[in-house]
Amino acid sequence: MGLLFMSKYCAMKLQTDFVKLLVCSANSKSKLSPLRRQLYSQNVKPFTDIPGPTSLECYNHEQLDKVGHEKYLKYGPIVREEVSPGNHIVLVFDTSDIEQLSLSENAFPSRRSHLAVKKFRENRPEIYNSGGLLSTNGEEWWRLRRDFQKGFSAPQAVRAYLPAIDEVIQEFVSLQLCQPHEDFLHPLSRLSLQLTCLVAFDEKFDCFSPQEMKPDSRSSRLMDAAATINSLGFVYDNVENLRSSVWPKLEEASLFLEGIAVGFVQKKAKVLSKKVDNESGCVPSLFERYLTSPNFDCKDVNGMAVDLLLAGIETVCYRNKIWDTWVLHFGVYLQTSYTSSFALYHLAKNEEIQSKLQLEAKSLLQSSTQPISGEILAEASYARAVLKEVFRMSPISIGVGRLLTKDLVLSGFHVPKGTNVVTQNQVICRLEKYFDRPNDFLPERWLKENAQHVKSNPFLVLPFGHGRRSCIARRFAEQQLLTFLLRVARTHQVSWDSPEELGCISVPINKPDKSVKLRFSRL
Ligand code: HEM
Repeated sequence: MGLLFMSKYCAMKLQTDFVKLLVCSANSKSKLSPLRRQLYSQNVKPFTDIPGPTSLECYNHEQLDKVGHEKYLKYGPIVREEVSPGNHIVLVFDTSDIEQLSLSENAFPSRRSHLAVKKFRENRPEIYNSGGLLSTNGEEWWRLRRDFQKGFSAPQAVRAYLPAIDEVIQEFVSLQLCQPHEDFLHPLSRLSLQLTCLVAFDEKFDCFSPQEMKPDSRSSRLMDAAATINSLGFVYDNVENLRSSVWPKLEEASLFLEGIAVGFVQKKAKVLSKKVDNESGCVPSLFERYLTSPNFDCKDVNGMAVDLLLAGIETVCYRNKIWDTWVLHFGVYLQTSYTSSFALYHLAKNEEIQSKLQLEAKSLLQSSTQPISGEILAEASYARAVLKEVFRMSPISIGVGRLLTKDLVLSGFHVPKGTNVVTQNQVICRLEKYFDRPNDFLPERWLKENAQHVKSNPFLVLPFGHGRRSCIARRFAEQQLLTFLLRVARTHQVSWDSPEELGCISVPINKPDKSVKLRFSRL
């Protein structure tokens, strides 16, 4: 999570630097750099003048969208605040600022996150080369990202997994939707784990077998370990005085998860060492590709294996009350299960829209068992619009966090290099300024041929972040979510089985704020 803080000392120094900058600008106008020229000519206001709470206010940390909206109304489109003593952060609500932030990125966009993961790996140089994708910035991050993303992001590579993903989802729909579930997030989380293991490791983790459903099974313990690392890692990163007390539990959970991930890697390496050139003719798994890549060694692959297990697993039912510091995240532990939950909820609450999706599913899939192909997904324009509207109304992350790699002028204020800036997309996606009827679920607004379509600013809905550092698994996640929506809509009607609305809590990513009470009936 990009918790990118700035110290008081830094803020003071920057103010002094800013004054120096203006003085210098005034003295030698002809030699001004573009930024200085801009500061000088546009009368840019100093960093410390950015409005915001003067001291740490008592906020509801679990409602980042609501408190963000309140700050927007109170202070305007840019807010500077002290999130914990000495730590400052800048929130931006204006699309031109978000655009500028995106355009200003250099080759290595940076975030401050996953300090605990980094420390754990640094202590184990025999297993890892570095902190991995999540916690590393700079050239080392790009060395990993450049080659890892080939398997993850190339459209053909992603498409190759569609038959296997579709098969698992089809089985899930036919076996799980007819059973009563107290909270539908639980089976969705197991589905997420199953799909991650399948794609990444070729492992058929039968997450729904009676054996695996037991609390002490491998999959249950794996999910618990990921929950601990996600939640306590967040505390470790942000609440300094709790670091030593949470470390032992963090270390224990990290060792467990590492044992499984590294076990997968070793098993795969063993099989590969005996295998003659793709003799099975099957699509190689991601880890088959990584292990045979000349650009990685085994320790790089170990790191990626752990990262994927962490990112692919849901933090089931974990609600932590220990945040006593207001913190911001950029969101990495984002799982398709939250988005699936929100999507089903919105469909259940909007029957007309659900019927349209069912019609599309029926017209694309002649029978409920017809395999979903790439062509079918490409034609599923209504399902895509539904998904985009889900991301507008119920994104998993409040926005995108970046450590500025150069000075910027945002909303007329100087924001210096090194500042932690977090965009507030979730908040602005609900503003009338940007969308008609912002609180209504209207997929039609995304359909070009529809009368309700209005071209919107491309920096408003950014569920996977932006630029080089955006979600490495975006295509995988979208493919999985579309397949899931079509499969459910082809055979089932979903309804919401609670008098209450489903909202979100930020822990630190946005998850459903209550049990996901869904009921399914066969069409
Ligand atoms: C609905 C599903 C998902 C959403 C909305 C989502 C969203 C995001 C966002 C917003 C970021 C930060 C981007 C930025 O800073 O610009 C991110 C990063 C990341 N995501 Fe996802 N994600 C999803 C699913 C997944 C899955 C299933 C995996 C892995 C199996 C994954 C792995 C990662 C990784 C490893 C990063 C860090 C990339 C880097 O720093 O280079 N994500 N994701």
